[in-house]
Amino acid sequence: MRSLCGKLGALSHKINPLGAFVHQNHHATDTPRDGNNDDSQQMAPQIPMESVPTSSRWSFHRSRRSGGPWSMKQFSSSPGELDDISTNKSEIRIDVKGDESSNLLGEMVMAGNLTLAGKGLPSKLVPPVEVSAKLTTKTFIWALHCLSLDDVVAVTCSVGSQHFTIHSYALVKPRWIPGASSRRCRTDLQFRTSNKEEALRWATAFGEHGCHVNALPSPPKQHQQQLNGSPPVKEQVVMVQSPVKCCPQPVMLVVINPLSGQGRALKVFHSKVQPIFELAGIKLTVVETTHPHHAQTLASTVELSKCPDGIICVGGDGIVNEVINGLSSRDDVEAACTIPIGIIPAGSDNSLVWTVLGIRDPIAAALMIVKGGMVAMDVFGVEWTKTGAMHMGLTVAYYGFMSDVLELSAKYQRWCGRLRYFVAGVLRLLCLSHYTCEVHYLPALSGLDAEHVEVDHGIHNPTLDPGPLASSIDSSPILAAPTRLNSNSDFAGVVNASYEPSDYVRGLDGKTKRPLPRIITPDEETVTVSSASPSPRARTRSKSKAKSVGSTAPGAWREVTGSCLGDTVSTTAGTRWGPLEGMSDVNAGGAETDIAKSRVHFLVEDEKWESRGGPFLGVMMCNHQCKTVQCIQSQALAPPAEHDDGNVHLLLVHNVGRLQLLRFFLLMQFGRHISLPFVECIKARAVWLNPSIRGHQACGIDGELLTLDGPIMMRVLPHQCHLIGKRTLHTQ
Ligand SMILES: Nc1ncnc2c1ncn2[C@@H]1O[C@H](COP(=O)(O)OP(=O)(O)OP(=O)(O)O)[C@@H](O)[C@H]1O
Repeated sequence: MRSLCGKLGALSHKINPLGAFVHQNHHATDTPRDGNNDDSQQMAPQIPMESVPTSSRWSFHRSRRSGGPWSMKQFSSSPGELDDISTNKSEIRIDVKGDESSNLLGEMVMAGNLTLAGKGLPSKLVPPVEVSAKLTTKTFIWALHCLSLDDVVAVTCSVGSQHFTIHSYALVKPRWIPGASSRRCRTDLQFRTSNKEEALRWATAFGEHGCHVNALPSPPKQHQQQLNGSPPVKEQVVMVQSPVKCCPQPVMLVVINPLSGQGRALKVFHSKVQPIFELAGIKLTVVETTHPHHAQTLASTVELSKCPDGIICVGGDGIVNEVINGLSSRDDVEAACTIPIGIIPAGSDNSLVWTVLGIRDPIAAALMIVKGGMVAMDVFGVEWTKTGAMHMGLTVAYYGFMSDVLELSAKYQRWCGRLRYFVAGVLRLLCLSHYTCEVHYLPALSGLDAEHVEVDHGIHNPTLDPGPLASSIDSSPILAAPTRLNSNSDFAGVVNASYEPSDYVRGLDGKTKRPLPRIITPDEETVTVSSASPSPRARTRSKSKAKSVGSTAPGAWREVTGSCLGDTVSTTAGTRWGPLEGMSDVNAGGAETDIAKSRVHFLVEDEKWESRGGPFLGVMMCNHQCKTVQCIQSQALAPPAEHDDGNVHLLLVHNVGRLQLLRFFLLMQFGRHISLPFVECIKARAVWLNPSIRGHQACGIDGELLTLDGPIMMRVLPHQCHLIGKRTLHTQ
């Protein structure tokens, strides 16, 4: 039995020991190493399926010496997963942990006897032996092994054959490398059934529980003839109607940035990812980008019917950003936003998929895409208020030290490769400068306010129900840019009349002026096939439509004069960092004339814009926690941020010296930097940033460097995008 336990531990499949102990057919499942043929040594404990606990933490005991009956004992109620299998001299103990609501095994689907055949067998089980097997809604249990259905990509069976093969990618811990982390390896297990109908029944049962079924025609003639000893003849392709019910093949577009991750994206895709997609029967159109913004152009012009089930981005955060921007710039943006985005992390940094889905391994990401599921994700828009230009992002927008480093790193791309960010960071740190800008933000609604908005407008909280519902921010009073507060000449180049955010930023439908729905339910019939070129939608709408005035209903725009200024902008007097220089003068009426002249439209609601004045070292607007793949797990730029709450987290790093900045980066590794006295982390609905005209004129969005020309307005957009996959713990 010790050898059995040893084998279980070594295989490190997601073994559920319950699987080993719920045999209803008591077949000998292994040959004991010590040659002891005593039944009690060979057979698993005979505990009926119904009596197996599905909650809490249990241990299974029996005396090693006497080989007496097995007993179950609950010894802890701490939640968790299946943990360890341990033995000692006198007893065998297997710990099973599960929270109160978990159902470890799932419901029984099918059971029977199978004979292991073919490759992938543990050497001890050759020659083939008959084992009892069970399929539940969550696992496939055979002999002493348990395979999670989440790890099974597909099942292959041949019509008219007694065999079927399970293709899985379970986590395996390298046996001989202590401390090595588990990785996913492909295992193909072939089973023989007692007759061909049963083989089809097994395959169908797998197919009905999320595994793709590859139903092949009857065994290839070549193979049969080889078995018979006759010379092989040219293989004939025989098309047969599959008797196994299969889901329709998903159709997806794959966009690969061949330069991502120092050129490893192509290799990653072809060697690790493509075989999984092929096993899962996904129809792929693969495009390699040839130049920057190729992915954006592709996403803005592709016929949606060519990728109704998703666009898979192979690369870093940059390629995902391009695809989102491409989709958002289409004329049929509503249909385009329903196309889910899959991500295969193969770039130098994949913060988005790591933070939101907990995945950094390309194989795990491919499995997640194959298995499906969706995570709704906020998209933010950054609008250049002077020109109306718009750029979307999913991760972070930043100004200051980080954008300066990004800009400088381009110079070292050729010489330093992946180290260029580090080199540029060190150089910038040595000649540290500060960045002067105004920052205004609209604080997030407090819980009560948010509830009030939801009740008023009948809109659900997306974090509670990420279905096709609108979020609180859609229904919240529509945002207006703050007026120019500072008459300081640094900011004199700002054009007041362009302060209005576009309809798109405000979450309005361009025609009806009503809030857009946040999530659009996919509806294949409404998908329009388009070959249109990128449309300047967001850029043009802002100017032409923003002047619509009149309604006093909540969320409507109303023209106001400068006299309202005091009501709409609150100062930061009394806060840690104090108000902007000159703000008190402005509020006293210094800039009122300008504002009245500029005829700025903004909302008279209870919108309380708050302000912070520079100089700063950095201003970062994070859409999610922004974890970095290369760093330790606790590292996150904005630890309290959520990816789907309709808010961003504004991180302000005030002007301090080099040592303090180093301290900031050091503490960031442990997620403790936001407690530093020179750091502010604010949950906001919108952020307006106006750089000094003599200051740094660049900002970064998801790793892409963009030139600033006047103020920018950032806010979460009314529609979310959908990432393919389900959230997991950070274990891969
Ligand atoms: N074929 C190409 N040639 C040059 N640049 C490209 C190409 N395809 C995409 N790009 C650009 O490369 C940028 C970075 O891509 P991505 O984020 O996928 O990779 P990465 O390895 O994480 O990148 P980096 O480390 O350079 O930020 C994208 O913003 C895109 O504009």
